[in-house]
Amino acid sequence: MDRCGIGTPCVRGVLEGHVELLKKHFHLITMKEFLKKKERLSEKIKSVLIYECRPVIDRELLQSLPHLKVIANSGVGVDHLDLKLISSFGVKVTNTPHAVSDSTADIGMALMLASARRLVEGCQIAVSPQTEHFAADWLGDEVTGATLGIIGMGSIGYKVAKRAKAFEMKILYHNRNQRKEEEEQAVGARYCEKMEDLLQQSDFVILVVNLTPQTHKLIGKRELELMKPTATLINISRGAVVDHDALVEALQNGIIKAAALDVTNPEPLPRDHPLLKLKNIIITPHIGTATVQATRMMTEEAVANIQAVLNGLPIPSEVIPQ
Ligand SMILES: O=CC(=O)O
Repeated sequence: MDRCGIGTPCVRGVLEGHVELLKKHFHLITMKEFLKKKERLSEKIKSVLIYECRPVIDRELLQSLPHLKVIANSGVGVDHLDLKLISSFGVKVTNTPHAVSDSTADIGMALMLASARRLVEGCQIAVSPQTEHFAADWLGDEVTGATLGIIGMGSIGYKVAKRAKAFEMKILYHNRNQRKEEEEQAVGARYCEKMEDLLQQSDFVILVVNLTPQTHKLIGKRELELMKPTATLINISRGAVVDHDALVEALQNGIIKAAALDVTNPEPLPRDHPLLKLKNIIITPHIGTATVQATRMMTEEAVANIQAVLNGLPIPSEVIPQ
């Protein structure tokens, strides 16, 4: 077993049991320790493991770690990392796509169902002092038979599609580059070459794309206006994929019916943000991967990635800069 220095820039996201797991494989140095004894520890660190608290990996940090070989991101999205800069230091980046797909797809379904069946309002009514209420005043919608449009049929998108199939939904999907014929057939999904077609036909639109310069504000005023006034937008990707000003306007003016977001830009939203004042929205605090199982698997997947890099073996999940 390779013993190496591992800096965890932020130990806040590391769960108790995971520290033990990491210590089995590595000599573990937390960011706090690193910052205290930078001079002495710099030479030792070969890998950095990032938990989800979005630390800054900048030129200064990279320059201070001359033996760094790998930055292992615990999670799939790497939009917080400057891949080109890191790669210019000869350092590899890895992520954990397998660990996160089920839990993130579950959150997508949970948000869709909660929004369709007005679950949050229902909970508030159930615990309110007013005990008399009429279901007829807050009818929801069934997802059975409704059309779900998936933007981004990667591994999480496909897991969403499998779940939607079990809910007897019609499934459309759009990918910018790659049609996924095998997945299409497995879940009975229809490919929309143009995202516009998907937006016009879907009752629920779910965003499952990576955040890149191409997907920044992918959903803005024009796209929201293409959606049905009865449709719901669900975002489990990154907040910046949606233009928040346009979304506020669309929700206020009935351009779309509702939104359900696990991600916002920024996170958390300032407490006076107009999205927080709307009734036709559900927001959760980026909990797509927040399960006991997913976090454990993320640590295991990250450990496997680090060991592969340090031992010169094929890397299970390397992120290549585009
Ligand atoms: O947001 C979660 C992830 O990137 O895995």
